[in-house]
Amino acid sequence: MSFRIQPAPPARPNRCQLFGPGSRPALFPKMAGSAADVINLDLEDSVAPADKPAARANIIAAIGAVDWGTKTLSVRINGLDTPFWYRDVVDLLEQAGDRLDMLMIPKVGCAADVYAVDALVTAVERAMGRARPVAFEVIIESAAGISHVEEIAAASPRLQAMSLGAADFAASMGMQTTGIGGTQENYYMLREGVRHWPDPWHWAQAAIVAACRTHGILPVDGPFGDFSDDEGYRAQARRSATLGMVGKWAIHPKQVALANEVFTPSEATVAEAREILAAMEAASARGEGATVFKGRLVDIASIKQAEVIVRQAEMIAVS
Ligand SMILES: CC(=O)SCCNC(=O)CCNC(=O)[C@H](O)C(C)(C)COP(=O)(O)OP(=O)(O)OC[C@H]1O[C@@H](n2cnc3c(N)ncnc32)[C@H](O)[C@@H]1OP(=O)(O)O
Ligand SMILES: O=CC(=O)O
Ligand SMILES: [Mg+2]
Repeated sequence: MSFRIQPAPPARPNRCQLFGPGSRPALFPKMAGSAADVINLDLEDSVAPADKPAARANIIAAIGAVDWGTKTLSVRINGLDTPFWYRDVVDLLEQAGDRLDMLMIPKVGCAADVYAVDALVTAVERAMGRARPVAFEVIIESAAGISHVEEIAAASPRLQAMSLGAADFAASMGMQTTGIGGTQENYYMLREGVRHWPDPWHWAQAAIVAACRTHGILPVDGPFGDFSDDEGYRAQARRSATLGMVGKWAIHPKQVALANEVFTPSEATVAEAREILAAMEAASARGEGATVFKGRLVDIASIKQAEVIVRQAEMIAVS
């Protein structure tokens, strides 16, 4: 228990973050025309080292030239362990204009990584007289990142979102898989000869959600590599949503509709949440803190649970 009020996360939809390599500018207008809430133009791992300068130039040109509508526009810079990241930051902030909403910092391992980028961004913004501070999002995708997840979530007032990057995370943890997210064949429990496949990403997701909720940041599930497997994507996304994540990446346009479907509360879910609020209002008028709704207990905590769903639906409806 704490006397501190849990801060609210940014009130913007983040159901789907659609990625595209900065080296494929022909994709940018298609990304802008998609139904994703967030666009991530990539300078990092989908761009070959030799293509980094050209990708940077493509992205800088497209930020002003493409009509991104009301989408949140983010650029994934290179990691702090590369020679590319400072040039990404300086060129983007000096040349890209105010339409750029966010920088995504990959492979964050500790709060000081975020501090370092913040210091550079702050200096360039001051020099340029940028009116609107650029926001940050980070990827937790290493053993160090998950070990320091809470201090990372508290690292900067610019921080709005945090994603789990299953591919690099698996590599950093030494996990015996080449799959990006989803069920892992060898991660099973055996009971009376029958296999059951638990979720190997669950613990990291839960740690991210807790860190994010403590500090008012949006927790997001990262990539699902097998874009031919819609049901696998849905299953992973539903688990993430149930754990408290607000959205998931799309690494192919066909995943956008799946993410939007899962992370938009259904009409039935919203209707039931409103019924619970009404039942609790009636209970409160009777001077009761707890009552029975459809044969089960609801109490004052149920109001908060129902409000999560109603707020989410209302925020999506006005976006
Ligand atoms: C582990 C990580 O770090 S994940 C994040 C970094 N990775 C990325 O950013 C990868 C993003 N995705 C991609 O680069 C591509 O989608 C790939 C390489 C997976 C597949 O590309 P393609 O072979 O061109 O896909 P495909 O032929 O199925 O494309 C179908 C249509 O969608 C378009 N398309 C493909 N990818 C994207 C995208 N990311 N955004 C928007 N449109 C896209 C294609 O141009 C094509 O359009 P068309 O029908 O008008 O011709
Ligand atoms: O960057 C994302 C990942 O899964 O790695
Ligand atoms: Mg990665």
